[in-house]
Amino acid sequence: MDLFPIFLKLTGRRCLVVGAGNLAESKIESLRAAHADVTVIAPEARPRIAEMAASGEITWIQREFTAGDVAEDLFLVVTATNVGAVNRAVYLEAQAKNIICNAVDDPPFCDFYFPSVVRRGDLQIAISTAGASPALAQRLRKEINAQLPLDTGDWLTDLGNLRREVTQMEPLNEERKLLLHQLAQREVCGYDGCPSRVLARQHAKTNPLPAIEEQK
Ligand SMILES: C[C@@]1(CC(=O)O)C2=NC(=C\c3[nH]c(c(CCC(=O)O)c3CC(=O)O)Cc3[nH]c(c(CC(=O)O)c3CCC(=O)O)/C=C3\N/C(=C\2)[C@@H](CCC(=O)O)[C@]3(C)CC(=O)O)/[C@H]1CCC(=O)O
Ligand SMILES: NC(=O)c1ccc[n+]([C@@H]2O[C@H](COP(=O)([O-])OP(=O)(O)OC[C@H]3O[C@@H](n4cnc5c(N)ncnc54)[C@H](O)[C@@H]3O)[C@@H](O)[C@H]2O)c1
Repeated sequence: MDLFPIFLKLTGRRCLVVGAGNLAESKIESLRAAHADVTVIAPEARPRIAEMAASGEITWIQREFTAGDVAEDLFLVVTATNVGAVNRAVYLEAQAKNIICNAVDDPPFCDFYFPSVVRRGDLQIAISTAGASPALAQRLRKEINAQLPLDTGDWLTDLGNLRREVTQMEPLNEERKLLLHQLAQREVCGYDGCPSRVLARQHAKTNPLPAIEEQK
């Protein structure tokens, strides 16, 4: 199956989760990690979900799903009840409104699948087997997780800052591209004398941005 891989910006987007059990909890956590505006509809909720609702982090409408609950202004829907017929009804309503929907563990009723994810700060490695073997996706996540240093996220933050410095100081040319590839292979550390920073600054001196006048 040819799936399209994508990283979505969900900040402030309205997302609906139907059901508030085990599986819904992990979906809500991942939607909240991306700062989505989450509403949950379910008669009963796991303690963590009830807690998030009590603190105002999400909205919980405590009742069963009813036709018409998939509002037009939703961006994305996840349905994770323990009743297949309900999940399918939610999916069909979302489909009729052109809103993408995932009925957990029910591939024909999914417009997208959840990947297995290894995360270090802004670095995310998402793994998909297109439903062929979620267990394999999980195993690969564990293997990659065990190999990827825990401080990779901090290193990436430094590297991102350094890249911003370089791109602000130097014009876009082959030399700059080479330098950025070189920096991506080295550890960047916080202190000013860090070899990667020294390299970037030396490079900037020999490849200055043209004066503002010249850029016009
Ligand atoms: C990646 C992950 C993300 C997540 O769920 O957030 C995820 N499933 C995970 C675990 C997992 N799920 C299942 C097992 C038991 C072992 C096994 O069956 O292999 C395990 C492992 C375990 O938990 O032990 C059972 C299962 N899953 C699906 C079916 C239905 C079917 O196959 O027909 C059944 C049978 C249900 C039944 O028998 O009743 C379907 C889907 N599961 C997906 C995602 C989508 C495809 C992802 C892909 O293939 O890349 C897809 C298509 C739709 C979706 O739900 O999005 C998460 C790993 C998180 C992590 O640990 O990193
Ligand atoms: N948990 C697992 O490991 C697992 C594995 C494979 C498949 N599944 C399947 O995934 C589904 C969800 O699993 P779970 O463990 O999260 O279930 P769960 O029993 O923990 O939670 C079900 C949730 O659905 C809500 N619900 C029930 N009817 C509803 C309705 N009409 N409208 C709105 N909400 C409703 C319940 O209040 C509850 O919050 C089930 O179909 C289950 O068989 C679960």
